[in-house]
Amino acid sequence: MRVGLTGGIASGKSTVSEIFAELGAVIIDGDKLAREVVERGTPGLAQVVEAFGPEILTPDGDLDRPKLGQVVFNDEARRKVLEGIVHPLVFERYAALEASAPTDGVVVHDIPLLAETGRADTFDAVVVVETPVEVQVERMLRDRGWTREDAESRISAQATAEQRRAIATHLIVNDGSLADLRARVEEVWAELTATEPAP
Ligand SMILES: CC(C)(COP(=O)(O)OP(=O)(O)OC[C@H]1O[C@@H](n2cnc3c(N)ncnc32)[C@H](O)[C@@H]1O)[C@@H](O)C(=O)NCCC(=O)NCCS
Ligand SMILES: Nc1ncnc2c1ncn2[C@@H]1O[C@H](COP(=O)(O)OP(=O)(O)OP(=O)(O)O)[C@@H](O)[C@H]1O
Repeated sequence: MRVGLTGGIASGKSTVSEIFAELGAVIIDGDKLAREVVERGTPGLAQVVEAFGPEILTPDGDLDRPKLGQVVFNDEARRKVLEGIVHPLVFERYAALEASAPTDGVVVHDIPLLAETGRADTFDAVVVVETPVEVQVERMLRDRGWTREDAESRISAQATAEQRRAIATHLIVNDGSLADLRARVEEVWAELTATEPAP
């Protein structure tokens, strides 16, 4: 079974993924793939440098992610250019990983931009994690050291809660404690893995 997992930035996707993994799912992490395809020495990084200039590199030759983030989350046209480079490379990696994933059991694809990229209907189920925007912002200020402006510009580059709900087969509202979240993830897991009733 292929499950798409999505939600806004800092909504709790990685936490939900970890719980699904404990319950027995195989996880494919979209953000991790998006980082791997632009690591130092990759053709992906060469394309990003061609589009954004060598000033987008650190002195060590790595992608300067905070700097590129400042550019693309304040300029939609440039964000589209970056996505045009990174997303096809990520989809290639997904396909390769999926080809080697087990054919039985549950594979959870953690895809931050699933609602934005329009691929939701390729999954057997879509789990959406939803958290109040103010909680997302507070987490970004706390965990990433960003300004409120940085946090809000990242959120405004993303789908709205309504757009995500429209693709959800299972909704996880993450507005309580971690124990509440775990209980809800376990409920969703039970629904995902329930055996079909006999015809
Ligand atoms: C601009 C970059 C270098 C900034 O890196 P940074 O380390 O600050 O962020 P990171 O990659 O860890 O992403 C954190 C979160 O930001 C959000 N985000 C990232 N890219 C995008 C985007 N293009 N549109 C909207 N939100 C995004 C997602 O919620 C993601 O989980 C990076 O986000 C990037 O390469 N983005 C383009 C690739 C992409 O779309 N990735 C999303 C998953 S496929
Ligand atoms: N219900 C909760 N109660 C308290 N803290 C929570 C809860 N859910 C998530 N968190 C915390 O919020 C932070 C963000 O969660 P997590 O990393 O799972 O989100 P994410 O959607 O994967 O984030 P990102 O988009 O940055 O990858 C983490 O520190 C996590 O421990």
